[in-house]
Amino acid sequence: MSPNGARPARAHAAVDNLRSYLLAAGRRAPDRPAVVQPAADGGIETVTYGELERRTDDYAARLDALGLDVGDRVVVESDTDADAIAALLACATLGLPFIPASPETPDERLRTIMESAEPALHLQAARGRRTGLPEGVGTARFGPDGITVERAPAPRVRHRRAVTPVDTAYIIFTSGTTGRPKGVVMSHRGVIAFLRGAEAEELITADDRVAGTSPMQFDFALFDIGFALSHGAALVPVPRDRLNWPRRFLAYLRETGATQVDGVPSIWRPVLRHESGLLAELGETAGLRGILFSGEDFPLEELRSLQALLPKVRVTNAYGATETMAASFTEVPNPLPPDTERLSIGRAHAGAEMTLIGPDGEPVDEPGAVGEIYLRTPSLFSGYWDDPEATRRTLVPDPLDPRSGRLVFRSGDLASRGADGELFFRGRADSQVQIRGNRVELGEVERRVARFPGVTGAVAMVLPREDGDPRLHAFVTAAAPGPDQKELIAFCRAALPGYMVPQGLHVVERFPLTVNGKVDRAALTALAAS
Ligand SMILES: Nc1ncnc2c1ncn2[C@@H]1O[C@H](COS(=O)(=O)NC(=O)C[C@H](N)c2cccc(Br)c2)[C@@H](O)[C@H]1O
Repeated sequence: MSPNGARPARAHAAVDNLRSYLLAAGRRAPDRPAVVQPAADGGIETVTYGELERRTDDYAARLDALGLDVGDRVVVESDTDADAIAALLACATLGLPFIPASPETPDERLRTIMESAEPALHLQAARGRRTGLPEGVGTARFGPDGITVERAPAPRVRHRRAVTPVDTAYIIFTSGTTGRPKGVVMSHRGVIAFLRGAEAEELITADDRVAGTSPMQFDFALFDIGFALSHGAALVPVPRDRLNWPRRFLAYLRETGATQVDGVPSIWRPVLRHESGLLAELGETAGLRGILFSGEDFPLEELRSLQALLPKVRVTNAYGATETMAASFTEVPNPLPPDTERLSIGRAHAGAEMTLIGPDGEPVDEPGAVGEIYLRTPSLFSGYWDDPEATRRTLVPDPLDPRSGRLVFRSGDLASRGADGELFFRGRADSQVQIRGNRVELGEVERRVARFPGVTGAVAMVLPREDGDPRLHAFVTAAAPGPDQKELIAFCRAALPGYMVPQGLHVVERFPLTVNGKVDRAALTALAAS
């Protein structure tokens, strides 16, 4: 028994707790599939909602015996599968904020995160390979036959009894533009508020099978888990060794009966380049119904190719930041009108609202005018872990109602409004760059460069120089033999103002990606300097 003699009450089923919310749909139908995943024998296995709940309770009982207190952090390091989900839900049951990590997380980065978050326990899959964990942290492994503790966490006093909706469900450490990773602290109430908003969009039903392709340290993976389970649908986590080979990726989608595929735009690049025929076939003969993407703009040329191959598949543009999980779901017209310059990010999901605010702090309402997105939503994060300064800069008084005490999320994203009020993403506020005193919208440069014959992708960046003005660089991927640089520059000059014509041009085999699958602009900067 813990020193104060009382065990913490488990999360009360009647109030918002991530565990009870995500298992509720399955309660009514415990034999329905919750997770579809590779089986040990190389086939495919299905874990039902009933089995998932039993595994969750088994893990929760083992974790509870360690005497941790509500609020003590647990790093959960794994690829996404039924056991990993049970580990996350076990933490939620006991009010232990989980910090998701994936085997790809570099040692140094995990160490930085653990120094900041000071978790009580590092919990990894039975076959996880992480070693050399810091001394003061307990270590354990989860698997089909429960949790085995290698090093018990230090004993502590349990001050708390109940787990409340405002307690922390998870902390996601994002790389952030500066070096120090920021811990986005998300409450049970915040996540559930967002998932309720997503449900109101009626994107999927309980009969869907949602393929998730993001690593666990990306909240997109947590969204996929929450999105599928809150609908009583099945989650189909795509293992990395299937995702990285187009032919195996498509075969896995067919084999598992995936009806929906979620992921960042880059997951489709290799498929479009090498297996477009198989992809068309999947759209025709398998049950694929929807694609949802998030994380960054989907390059328009690639999106058009994807839509041409999958004319019957609905494409949803999901926009938003980890600090509010997301903000909007917008169906992309199929086909995309030929004169489309930017993708709409629509309106905020039910229960939230995006307002555009100008540099003067005043609302920007006229169509076409650019402003910064401020988001009013119940799914606000609690703040950045141990960083009240950064929190104050991001959770700000509502500019439309500053005396109300209500806080809104300052997104750092720019957008403009269309004729009937829908928003169009216009890039990051901090990446609005000046070239010779003129504001350059990098997306506009990228769209022009990507239209040059043979160019298959373009990324534009302004790079500082020691001795002189910053320069505009364009990085392109192209079908062999690659574009004639002088012709490409002339092609840009014919349509863009002089200051938006790239001054540096770099042809790359493929774009470097971050661990979350976004274009790694820092890596491109290094490449330009080399
Ligand atoms: N659809 C877009 N078009 C364009 N630019 C986008 C889009 N979605 C983001 N971004 C950019 O990425 C930033 C945010 O990055 S983030 O915090 O890592 N979060 C993410 O990427 C993913 C996001 N949490 C998420 C996770 C799960 C489900 C959904 Br639904 C959304 C935004 O501020 C935007 O700048």
